[in-house]
Amino acid sequence: MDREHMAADLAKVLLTEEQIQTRLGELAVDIWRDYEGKDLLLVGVLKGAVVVMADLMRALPGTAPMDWMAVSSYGSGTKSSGVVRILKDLDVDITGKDVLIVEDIIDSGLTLSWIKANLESRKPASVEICTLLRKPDVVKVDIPVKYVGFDIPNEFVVGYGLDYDERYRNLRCVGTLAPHVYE
Ligand SMILES: O=P(O)(O)OC[C@H]1O[C@H](OP(=O)(O)OP(=O)(O)O)[C@H](O)[C@@H]1O
Ligand SMILES: Nc1nc2[nH]cnc2c(=O)[nH]1
Repeated sequence: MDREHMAADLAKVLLTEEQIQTRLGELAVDIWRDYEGKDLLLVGVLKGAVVVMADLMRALPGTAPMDWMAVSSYGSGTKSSGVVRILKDLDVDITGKDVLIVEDIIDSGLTLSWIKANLESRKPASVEICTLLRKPDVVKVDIPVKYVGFDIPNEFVVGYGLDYDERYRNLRCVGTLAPHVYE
């Protein structure tokens, strides 16, 4: 699918590339200040967080290591299954480290509350969460999120790492899909 068709599949742009980059710059400064003197490790959750990780880490005023986890929490559609399985674990031992989980979106919160508990069991110094997007349903699970880019309405969104059936991840904005895409 070419770019023209991809753009035509969007019903609405919720966040522009510029809005996202500006907000990530602010978060990066906050994170750098809060983790001064700490042993910060950025942990990305594949695959959606690839784009936010790439931009967030480059916006940091300094350098920090990163690692990745892959879990399965969704099928190819738009609904959470609630079942989380580790597909790829971290490469490094996080004992004593200050872990910052980097995510693209928190929707039901099921994925992240599971990952956070799993990482906490490995005796890190701390585990916090940074997400670009947060949806309102997350209030149903008690999961404190230290860094939030944007609170968005309860709609299925794509772009900036987020997919529908593995497509649209490379859109630079975040938007909703037009009804014809689902037909
Ligand atoms: O808060 P929740 O309702 O649990 O949803 C959030 C999760 O869903 C998305 O991942 P997805 O399973 O779509 O995988 P992907 O990152 O590979 O696209 C997103 O990246 C989060 O990990
Ligand atoms: N692509 C995409 N994945 C999600 N996972 C949880 N919520 C969403 C969403 O709105 N869009």
